[in-house]
Amino acid sequence: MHIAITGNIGAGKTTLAEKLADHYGWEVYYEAVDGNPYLAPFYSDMPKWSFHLQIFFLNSRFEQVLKIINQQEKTIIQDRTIYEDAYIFAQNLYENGQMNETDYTTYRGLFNTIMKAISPPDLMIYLKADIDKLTSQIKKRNRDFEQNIDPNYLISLNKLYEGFTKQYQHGKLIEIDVNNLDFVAKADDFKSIVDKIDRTINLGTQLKI
Ligand SMILES: Nc1ncnc2c1ncn2[C@@H]1O[C@H](COP(=O)(O)OP(=O)(O)OP(=O)(O)O)[C@@H](O)[C@H]1O
Repeated sequence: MHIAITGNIGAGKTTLAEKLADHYGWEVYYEAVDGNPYLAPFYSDMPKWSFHLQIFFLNSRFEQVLKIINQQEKTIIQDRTIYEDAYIFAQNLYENGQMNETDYTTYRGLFNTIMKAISPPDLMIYLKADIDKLTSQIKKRNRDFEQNIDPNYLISLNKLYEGFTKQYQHGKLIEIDVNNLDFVAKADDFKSIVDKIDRTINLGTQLKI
């Protein structure tokens, strides 16, 4: 089975993916951050590196989905989806003039071809968070290249996330408002998420206790 966590930068996807993997005995597929040669340069100069970074992420996410398709016996939880690369990040760069028309058209052509070869996740878990929450979590994890993220970048991404999740029709989607949740420190908050997932995919019998 393919589960995916979706949400803006700093929403808490990686942490939740790890907690859910531990709880259910799932395997996590992480985003390509360490060893990504374009991410730090991208944050310093988006117009220059946007196309390179999008191609890098698209390839890495495509590779993950192919692996997931070929390992049907396992349940894999993926930290961010290929849809977000195209419909949120690349689209935002194009709309804000940080990716030119030619590069965007090439990128979307490749994305559309990839779409023909893959299937959507069985369940998508959307972590919805306000800008204050995102900013405080980005500060807390203290990655050098993320410290100067413009709040307007997060605002534009959040708007696209709202539109994308409202229109999403490829499969099941759970929305979790994480603004007032602390699923790390509060067991009840984590349990409320697990209960939602169990109800949605009816996994009760597969729980690792
Ligand atoms: N397609 C993309 N275009 C631009 N930046 C991207 C893209 N995909 C991922 N990123 C960036 O790569 C980094 C990934 O970091 P990480 O895997 O920790 O996830 P995150 O988005 O910060 O989420 P979380 O805190 O919810 O785990 C972030 O700075 C993220 O915005």
